[in-house]
Amino acid sequence: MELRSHAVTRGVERAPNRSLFYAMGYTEEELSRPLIGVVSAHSEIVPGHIHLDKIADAVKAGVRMAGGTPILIPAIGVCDGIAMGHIGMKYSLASRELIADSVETMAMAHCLDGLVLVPNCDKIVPGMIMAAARLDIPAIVCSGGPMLAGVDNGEEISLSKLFEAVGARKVNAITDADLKRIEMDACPGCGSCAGMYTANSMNCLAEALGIALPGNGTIPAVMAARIQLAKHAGMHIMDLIQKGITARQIITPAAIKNALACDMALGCSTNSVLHLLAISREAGVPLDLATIADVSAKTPNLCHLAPAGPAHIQDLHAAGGIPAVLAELAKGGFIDPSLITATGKTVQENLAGASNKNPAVIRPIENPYSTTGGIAVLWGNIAKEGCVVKRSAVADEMLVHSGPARVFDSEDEAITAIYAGRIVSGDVVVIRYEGPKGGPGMREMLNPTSALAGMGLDRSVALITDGRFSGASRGASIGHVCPEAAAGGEIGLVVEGDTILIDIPNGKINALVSDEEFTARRGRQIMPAPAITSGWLARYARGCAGANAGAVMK
Ligand SMILES: CC(C)(O)[C@@H](O)C(=O)O
Ligand SMILES: [Mg+2]
Repeated sequence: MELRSHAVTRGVERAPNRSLFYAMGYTEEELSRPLIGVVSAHSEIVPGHIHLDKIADAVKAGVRMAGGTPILIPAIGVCDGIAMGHIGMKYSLASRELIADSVETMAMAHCLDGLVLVPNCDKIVPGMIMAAARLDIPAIVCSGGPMLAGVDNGEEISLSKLFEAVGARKVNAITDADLKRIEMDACPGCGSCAGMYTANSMNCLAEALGIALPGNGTIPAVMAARIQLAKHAGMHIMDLIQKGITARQIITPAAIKNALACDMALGCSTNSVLHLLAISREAGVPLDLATIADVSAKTPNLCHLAPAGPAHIQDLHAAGGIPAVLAELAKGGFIDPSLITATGKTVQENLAGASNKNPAVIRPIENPYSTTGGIAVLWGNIAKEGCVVKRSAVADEMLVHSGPARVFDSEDEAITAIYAGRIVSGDVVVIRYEGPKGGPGMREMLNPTSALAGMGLDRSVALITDGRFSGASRGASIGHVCPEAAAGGEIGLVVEGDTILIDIPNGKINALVSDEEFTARRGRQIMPAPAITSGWLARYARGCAGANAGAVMK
């Protein structure tokens, strides 16, 4: 069988190349087998990655069992929780591009035959899948798995509860001792933070896309089943190479639609919109916000996991995991079960035996939380190219809301005002110049949304931004406003006191401002200088295609 790696291992001319493998202890037998890159984001700065060395070792064991030669390759990864609330978060989304580019570089430079990608947290999962789609070689994602929920006073909690506790402390609703107790309880060990936040959203959607094996999204990081999953991933990559099944034969337009339907059913992080747009772009699959809105309008929402409800990923796993969710969607005709996946089998074949074991965690398709999906897309005169909201985490009374704009040119200004008690019931907080170009880096506004929730304002205050939100954000938090203020978007022309009208069920968001008034304001507008003007992030900002395109580098 002709292999990519023969370009570095076969022929007289490649004696030097082979010699460098021998220098590392590889044998001739190992060089005669398919070379499999095991791309591990193991590090000691991300709780979701602290154990990935064990996962990667298990993947390598599986590759060897199936007759391949595994080769460990490193990838970087940002911990969004540690980066949150300061300049660090400006680097998070942009790091996704670095990850995709570095995986591409390593796979192409060494002519690897296939990849098993070992991510876990927010930007590393999409970055690695983007690389697989771009390279179009056999690839499987095997994530590190979700963290268990913590237990605080008998209640299952996770990171969103702690971020909201900060807001509660600021208004003296809890004591320093309460906050310290929650701080020590919220994150009990390794894995991606335990709610349906961005990491778990993307790990579940990797499974729905078919690029990861069943169980990838929900088997807890600490379970032996995660090690077994990793070994099977190492074995299955050899099968995909044998059958010539490459990433784009899995990441097809129909598979993207399956992932979108699962996204809407699960109530995933709004970051999934950015990442599915970016993955689609790399796979050559056309996708836009209008298509996402169409899928949302007709796909029921079946899960309310933290922060939208009390259940965590371990509860989703116990209820049957993504196979159970996909089986419910298949019953209603909301997914295409005929598609090939990383198991080498179809979705339908993978779903054999899948069942919904807990209708309180996964609503049956006949009794959804809503007939529309967890993420809604809105358009209007301050978001002419769209914006998104995690509708499944918005209180009913906030689905339609109007109120006075409270305008801030950065997250930092807004959080200062919120903590100082200057935001009151009915207000619409508008945070701009936090987009991909303007921030730069499109920060997640978890601190402002958690402060509002912790202060009990999430049922009466809305927040709009050209930045984005964490998967742990809840409330009427409307993000990804396009065009962003720094690109001339009307969100940059909103002034204090403008009336903002939000209508999530009808997909509308407008300021009661005439076109003429906007034009007059544009003539007077003074845009703030971007906070970072040199280095990687400045380059990313200059080359970013904007949130509407998935915030990818052009
Ligand atoms: C810190 C979190 C929870 O990872 C957040 O960044 C997210 O996007 O979900
Ligand atoms: Mg995040």
